[in-house]
Formats: sequence, structure tokens, C-alpha cells
Amino acid sequence: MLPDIDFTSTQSYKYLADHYIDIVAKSLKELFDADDQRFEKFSLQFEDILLDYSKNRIDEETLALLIQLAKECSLKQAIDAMFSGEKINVTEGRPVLHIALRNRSNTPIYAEGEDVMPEVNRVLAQMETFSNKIISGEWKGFTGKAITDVVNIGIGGSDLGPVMVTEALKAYKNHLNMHFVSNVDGTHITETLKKVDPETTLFLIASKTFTTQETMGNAHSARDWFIANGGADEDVAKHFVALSTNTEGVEKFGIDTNNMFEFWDWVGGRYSLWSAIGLSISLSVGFDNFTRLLSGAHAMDEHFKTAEFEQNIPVIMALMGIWYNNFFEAETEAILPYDQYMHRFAAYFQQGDMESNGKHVDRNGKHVDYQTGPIIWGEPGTNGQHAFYQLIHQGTKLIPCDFIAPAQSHNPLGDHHKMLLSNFFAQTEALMNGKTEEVVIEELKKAGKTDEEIKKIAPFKVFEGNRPTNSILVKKITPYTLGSMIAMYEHKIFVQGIIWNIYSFDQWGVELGKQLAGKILPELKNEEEVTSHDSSTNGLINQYKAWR
Ligand SMILES: O=P(O)(O)OC[C@H]1O[C@@H](O)[C@@H](O)[C@@H](O)[C@@H]1O
Repeated sequence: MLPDIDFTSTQSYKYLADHYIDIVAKSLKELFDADDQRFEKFSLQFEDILLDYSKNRIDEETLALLIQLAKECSLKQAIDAMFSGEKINVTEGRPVLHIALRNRSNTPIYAEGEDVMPEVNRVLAQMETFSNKIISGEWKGFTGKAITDVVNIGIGGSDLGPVMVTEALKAYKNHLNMHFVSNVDGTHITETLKKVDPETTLFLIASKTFTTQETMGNAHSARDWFIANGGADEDVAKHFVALSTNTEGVEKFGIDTNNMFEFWDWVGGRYSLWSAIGLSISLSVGFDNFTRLLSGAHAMDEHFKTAEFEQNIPVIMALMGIWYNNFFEAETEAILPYDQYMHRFAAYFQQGDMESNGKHVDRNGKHVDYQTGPIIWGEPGTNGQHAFYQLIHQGTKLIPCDFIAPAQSHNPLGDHHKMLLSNFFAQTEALMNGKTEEVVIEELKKAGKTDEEIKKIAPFKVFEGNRPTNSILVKKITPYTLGSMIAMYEHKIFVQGIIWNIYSFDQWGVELGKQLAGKILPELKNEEEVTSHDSSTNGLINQYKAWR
């Protein structure tokens, strides 16, 4: 059972509310000046990952109170409930066991009284055999040629994880060309099919439910294209496989269930890259690297499950987020990887975080009277610096940022990595310290400006600083460390959901739009004037009909 506690009525919350008044009056610079041990006190290392959270607007008391808050919210009990397979996804009546998919220790994990590990291992073995056959060229297409291109057709959790990881691990890639089609916009599949040859292309139809409109639409178009370009019905088995929990749906589509890679309803879509949904990852970087990804995540799972909260990286990251979200009223969080390969990392956690914690109803079904999940966004540094960092430095909004960077580059070209990392270090320093008016005036004086000129221009050049950041320095982005980092963010999201007393593993909020689209689609298939909606929707549909 998950605890049911209104965190705003805990003792620690009340203390934190008072304590906030003290902290908000202090600048980060002052906090650093007052304590030369901040880095030692507020940083944690887990294997090859260093989290420096000292540039946050906290002191020792803040941390102690936040940890007390986690305890008062029975976080430990909640962690144990997840790891032991309790049905913590209550509104869907399911356990939440993505941790079982990467349980490399292979100890039994029970869902509804049954150990899930034999099934997990069976599918992993199937993925290994299949990946090896495709990569080695042993698996032949309908004209006897080896596979050269893989097209993953999926959306949401059946797309974002595979895309993010295959991109992040590009340095480990083999010869297979990977393509990802998600959007129902015909452009996506059309442009992809232009690049591939039916004789040498493998389609992975990735859908947990095997009912998602976008994915089914794209999968049917891919099959039509395959048939129109020389493939026969009996050849479909050589070129189409399914990654799904829905055997019936897969059969109905016409994919041989021997070519189905199964997973289970205790795997949430946005937590599914560790399951059969990760087949594109295993194909792209090889099964051994896929298992390293799982191992890295497993190591983080163990850390999360066993480390004291003070030493627990996902817990600390979650608490920092709560501090800003619920006390400083920050609305967003930016994830800023200083690694080009990780360019989809923020997009991936937009779903991971916002679909999990974008909820306004608590676990009692009541409307919350506090803020829950933040808006997540971000782009790789240094691109972001030349685009939106202006607002982070000098705007009116407080935006806590996670800066992520590898110490070692996969492409150590000249001074590139030093230049990149000089920006990584400089940005968090600048955000923290800012630039005072005195310094600005001094600089302008040195540049020979008159007093009048200085007076005019100085205010625009001042940086308040005091902008909080986490720095996550990773030795190198490997399958293992990437796995650890993904699990780290997953557990951060879990902790926050527990404290906010919401259900993090359902996603009812995506249903209404789907339902309405289902009603509107038939209305678009005829020429009749539409009158069944409000005047705006009617007006738009009818103009569309007039223009098409
Ligand atoms: O994997 P399928 O079932 O196609 O779902 C794809 C996506 O659909 C969305 O509507 C959400 O429910 C996501 O959580 C999910 O990842």
C-alpha cells in the first residue's frame, strides 16, 4: 500500500515554510562565502556519476528538513511497495515493475504472486538471438539479402526511449541504419520509406497496447508499401516484428506471434525502454551493450533502494525539485546535457516526468491545493546558451537547471571537449554568482565609457545570479552510465509523486483528445457541413473542408 499523507500538513512542511523565509533572503554567493565545505557537504558520487547539488538555495537545515519531509511521507514504505510488486498503479490495478526488467541479480520479483523473472529472461534471450541474427546478416529478407535498415514504428513511450538511447549511444553503433517513425502525419512514414529498400528493411511495430491510432496507421502504411514494392503476404514475417503486450492485436495485424517480443502490463509505456520496446536499442548497439544499459540501471535501483536518504541521489534530486516547486513556486525545470549524443534526453523526460506527475488529483481523488509536476524542457548545451539562456540568466522566472556533462568525450577532437566543458562549468558559476553593478561599472570604466554612458547601460548588464543548478558530471556516457542516469531520473519522478500524494503511473490525461479525435475522424470523411460541435470547432472543421 502506498502511504496517503498530505505533505503540506506535515511538521517538516511547516518548518520548511518558515525556513524558506530565511533562505530566500540569502544569496547563493553568501551561502558559499559562509561555508567553504559546501561542495563536500552537498555532493554525492555514485560509481562514475558525480552529483554536485551545492549550487542550490539550501543549507544544512534545508536538507535536514527536506529529508524529514521524505520520511514523514513514508517514502521508504513506498519504495519497498514498488520493489516488492505491490499494485501501486492503483487506478489501473497494476504493479509497477520496470525495475524487474533490469534486475540483473535475477532474484525473484513477484507480480500477483508469480515470479516475473523467468518471463523477463525468456524475452531477453529472444531479443539476444534475434539481434544477433539481424546484426550478423544471418536473418535474410524476402529476396535473400541481409537486413540493412531498421524502422521502429511507435509513439510516446514506444518511441522516445528507443530514440533517445540509440542517439545517446551512437558511438557504440553497428552498421544497421536506424529510423524512427512516430507521427501520424503521413510525412513521417513517407520520408522514411524514401530512404529504405523493402528487400533489406525490418519494421519493428512497437506498441504496448497495439491499438494506438498513430502506430497502427503507420504500421498499415508500411505493410502496404512493402506489398506494393515486391513483398508477398508470406514475406511479411521476414520483415515485420511486434513489440507488445497484446498478442491478439498482433495476430490480428497479421504478424506471426513467433515474431512477437512480449512485455507485460506492469511495464508503463514511459518506463518501457528496458523491455522488448528496447529491441531497436539492442539492434543498434548490440545485445551486450543493451545488457550494460540494464546493468547500469540496476545498479542505480540498488542504490535507490538501499542508500540512506542523505546519500541517495534520486531522493536528493527529488527533494531539490520539491523545494523549488512548492516553496519557490518555480514552474519549470530545465535539463541541459552538454553532450550532443544526448540531444533527446530532455524530450525523453518530458514524457517521463510530465506524463507521470502532471496530475491535479491526489490519491484520495481530491483536487490538490498545491503544485505538482513541473514543466520539463531543455536542449543540449551549448546550443541552448545561444538561444534561451538569456531568460534563465536575466528573466523574471526562477528556472532550476540540471547541467549534465561527460568528463570524457567519444570524439576528442582538438580542444572541442575543453571548450564544451568550459561552458558547462562557466554557466553554473555565472548563474550562481551573477555580476554586480559595481563590477559592471568597473568594466565599463575600463572600456573608456563616460559616466553618463555607464549610468544608462549598466542596469542591462547586471546579472542578479542566485539561480540554482545541479551539476551532474559523468566520467563517460557509456551504456552503463546512461542506464544509471535514466534510472536516476525515473526514481526522482517516483519520489516526487509519493510526496505529492499522486499516482505517477497512470496517464488518463491523454485519453480525452484520443476519444474526441475518434469522433471527429468520420466527420472529416464526408463533405457535409459539421454542426455537432461548438462554433469554434465547427468553424475550423468546415474551413478545413472548404480548403482541402
Ligand atoms: O505503446 P502504446 O500502447 O502504442 O502507447 C504509446 C503512448 O500512448 C500514449 O497515449 C500514452 O498512453 C503513452 O504513455 C504511451 O507511451
